[in-house]
Amino acid sequence: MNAPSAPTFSTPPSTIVVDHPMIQHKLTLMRRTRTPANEFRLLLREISMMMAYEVTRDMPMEMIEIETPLTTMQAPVVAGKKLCLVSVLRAGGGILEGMLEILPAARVGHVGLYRDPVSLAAVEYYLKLPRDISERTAIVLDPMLATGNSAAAAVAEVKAAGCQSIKFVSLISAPEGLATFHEAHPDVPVFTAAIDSHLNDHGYIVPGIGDAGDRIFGTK
Ligand SMILES: O=P(O)(O)OC[C@H]1O[C@H](OP(=O)(O)OP(=O)(O)O)[C@H](O)[C@@H]1O
Ligand SMILES: O=c1cc[nH]c(=O)[nH]1
Ligand SMILES: [Mg+2]
Repeated sequence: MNAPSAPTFSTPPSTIVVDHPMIQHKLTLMRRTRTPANEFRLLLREISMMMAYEVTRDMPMEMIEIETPLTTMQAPVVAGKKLCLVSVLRAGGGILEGMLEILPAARVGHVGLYRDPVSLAAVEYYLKLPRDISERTAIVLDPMLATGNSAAAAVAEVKAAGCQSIKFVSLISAPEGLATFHEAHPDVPVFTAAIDSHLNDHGYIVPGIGDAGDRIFGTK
């Protein structure tokens, strides 16, 4: 008898799909064309708060002694490297808001990138990162990972600043973009709420959400 064939996984090993029911429900509401900008922003903020839990799940802990009203005890607190959230302008700002609710002490950096509409290459127009980013874990934020060019360029800037501990958070990713990103940065895990079907001829994620920046800021 033939040995049972090994299961095939379409999700690359360093991609973590955050499939919590509340995230998936809210993402469905975001995808709808009829969802207006104010609801879209609120949903993105709520999803980002939940993704903040997932992306920080492996933070190292240490025990400290504290006093409760009744006794002293050993209690856990977060230890280790501090965080830097890096927002990819413009649309990363939508995730940043929710992440800062959960991680208020994090430092914040910005990378300004736009996609050239013809070549789909990422073009940089702004960069401001905290000076001590090399001593921090960076969480790079952009709701859309389409061709992966913007994500790869943003992470390259964070690495160039000396940071060696990096994670990437997106809302929706395309399989093509994940492959490109993981090839460029095999050491950087991607946390995403969905891996969609494919990119269309204009580099948009299908079924996707449309243009995230335009939907967050109501610019179309
Ligand atoms: O994976 P890619 O093919 O690079 O596409 C993804 C990028 O496209 C969008 O930004 P856009 O360039 O539209 O800029 P915006 O956020 O200012 O709208 C999105 O927010 C990502 O940054
Ligand atoms: O589907 C896509 C692709 C790139 N940028 C977006 O905002 N949406
Ligand atoms: Mg955009």
